[in-house]
Amino acid sequence: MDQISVLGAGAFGTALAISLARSGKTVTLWARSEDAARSMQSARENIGRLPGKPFPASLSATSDLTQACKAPILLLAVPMQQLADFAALNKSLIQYKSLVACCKGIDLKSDRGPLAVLEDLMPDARVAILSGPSFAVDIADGLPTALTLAARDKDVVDMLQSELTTDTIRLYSSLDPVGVEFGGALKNVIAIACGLAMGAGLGESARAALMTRGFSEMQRLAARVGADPATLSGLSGFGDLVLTCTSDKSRNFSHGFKLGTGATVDPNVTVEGVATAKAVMHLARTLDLDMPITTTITQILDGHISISEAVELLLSRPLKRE
Ligand SMILES: NC(=O)C1=CN([C@@H]2O[C@H](COP(=O)(O)OP(=O)(O)OC[C@H]3O[C@@H](n4cnc5c(N)ncnc54)[C@H](OP(=O)(O)O)[C@@H]3O)[C@@H](O)[C@H]2O)C=CC1
Ligand SMILES: O=C(CO)COP(=O)(O)O
Repeated sequence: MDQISVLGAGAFGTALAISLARSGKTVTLWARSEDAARSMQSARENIGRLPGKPFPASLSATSDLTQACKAPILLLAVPMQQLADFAALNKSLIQYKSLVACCKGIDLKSDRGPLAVLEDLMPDARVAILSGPSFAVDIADGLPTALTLAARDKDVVDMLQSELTTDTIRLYSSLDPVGVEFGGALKNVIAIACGLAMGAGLGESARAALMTRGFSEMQRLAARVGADPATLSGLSGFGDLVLTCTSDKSRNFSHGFKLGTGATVDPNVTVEGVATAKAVMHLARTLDLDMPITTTITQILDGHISISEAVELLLSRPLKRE
């Protein structure tokens, strides 16, 4: 299968399309905006979302979804909170294809991860999730990256692993999509927490504490929704947590950092952790789970408490075993 389409022409979708095309696939990148698709076709780059990363010859951009959906493998790279509506609206075009969700987050309306959202809508579709530590610019630059590709079905994951591995993206397979989708979603909330801490000058020791205790929250929640906690120690979990919590290339980290310094944030930037933190709070309440870091971050994001009040709250919790 040499044809792949990427639906959603943001930074990540564009980077994946470039890497796949560079590795010999014929790739179609679909943008919802006709102007954006036309501009990409003529400039041979995505000036709006991933500037300076040239398109290989076998990559074409279009705003014609019917044409894009002719490929047997479709990568869905729209932001998490758009995924359910996008898939529902275009179900007839995508339901018999191999679908790979490439977004990271929990849907606010259903409290479900990307793979579960697709499965709920299309129970018979072949669905998988791609997640792990990878900045779009690194992928587009051809720097080496390792990601996890997960599906419930072994044949589906084996086929997609071989089709989507590129010269520079090494894919590990997993049969625990719930662990993979929750690992990718939850790390963004902890990255906002780390950004807040660094922006507010709380120091690197505080960041390490947030990463470690945040990881513990991630594992607890993932286990309760049916994931194997060991999956969270992999690329889509620990791996992505390390990347996102320690790099100012991360939009989630930078969002927290800006709030920590008191700067204003750009509402047009995709910061998946903000909505995901709210969805995690619904889940934590439903499952009666203690998630102190996520709770505190949600209260800060909602403007209910200040960062110094958050520090006081976290430090004054009853002492416990690690
Ligand atoms: N950037 C990165 O380094 C990485 C991102 N990801 C994940 O990939 C997902 C997408 O992020 P990213 O590409 O960075 O986001 P961007 O902010 O770069 O782009 C979002 C894209 O989604 C499009 N879009 C938004 N809503 C819809 C919709 N309803 N239908 C169709 N297209 C839509 C936007 O179109 P328009 O331009 O018309 O607004 C835009 O092209 C996120 O879940 C993110 O966590 C994962 C790994 C790395
Ligand atoms: O998921 C990512 C890296 O793996 C990208 O992180 P941001 O969305 O925070 O930029």
